[in-house]
Amino acid sequence: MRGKLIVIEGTDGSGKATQSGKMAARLAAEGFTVRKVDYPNYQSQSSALVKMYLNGEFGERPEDVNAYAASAFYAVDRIASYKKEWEEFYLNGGIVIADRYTTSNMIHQAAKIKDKAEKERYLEWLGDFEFTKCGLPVPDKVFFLAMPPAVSRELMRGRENKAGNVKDIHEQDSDYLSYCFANACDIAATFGWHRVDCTDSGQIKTIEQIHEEIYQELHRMIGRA
Ligand SMILES: Cc1cn([C@H]2C[C@H](O)[C@@H](COP(=O)(O)OP(=O)(O)O)O2)c(=O)[nH]c1=O
Repeated sequence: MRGKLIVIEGTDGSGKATQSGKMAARLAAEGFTVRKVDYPNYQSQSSALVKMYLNGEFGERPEDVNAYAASAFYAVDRIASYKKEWEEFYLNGGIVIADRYTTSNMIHQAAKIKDKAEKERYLEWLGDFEFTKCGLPVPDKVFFLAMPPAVSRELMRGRENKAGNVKDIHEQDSDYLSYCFANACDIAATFGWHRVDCTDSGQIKTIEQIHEEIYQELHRMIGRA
């Protein structure tokens, strides 16, 4: 019996790593068979092209590599990780909590395409490529951590990113973060993601508040262990 794939998604600096780690630990403590994965999978050689892209080796701006090509880099990394690390676990009923997934291409790569019809074509291509053709599982639930760019810029200031402390080409581009956020809000509504507002009247919510909101919604779906 197939398990469940839960994705914690959001723009850079929205708290995905904290929330996905906390959720996986809580579900494990409750007796669920759970595993956390995160993308890009920097520990694996399969992320080589993603690293080259984020280091600016193909161009210093995100748009220097088009949405289709960059998406393929990330998709290849995901396929390698799925096959090696969690396919069997998931097909045998395990719950997988993913910090980013195909949904990150939907946010960060689709943001490069301004024309609405072209963006729709890209999104259709992406779903067909990653899920239908490459066989990656479709998420059962996507939580979108809606952290306004002004707040995430503050949270990211001085913080190390997952790949080391040098800012990658996405993080260096402040306008790109804003496009990604606006795009993510539209996509979350269109694709039925569960939006979790991380601020309330301009004030950032606590890690516990955000965690509890995700936890309650998740329990409605997976029940009790
Ligand atoms: C997983 C994934 C990430 N991305 C982007 C989002 C991020 O801007 C960038 C690096 O991801 P990540 O390492 O999670 O960001 P951080 O630097 O905050 O630790 O890659 C995609 O465009 N597509 C994808 O499929």
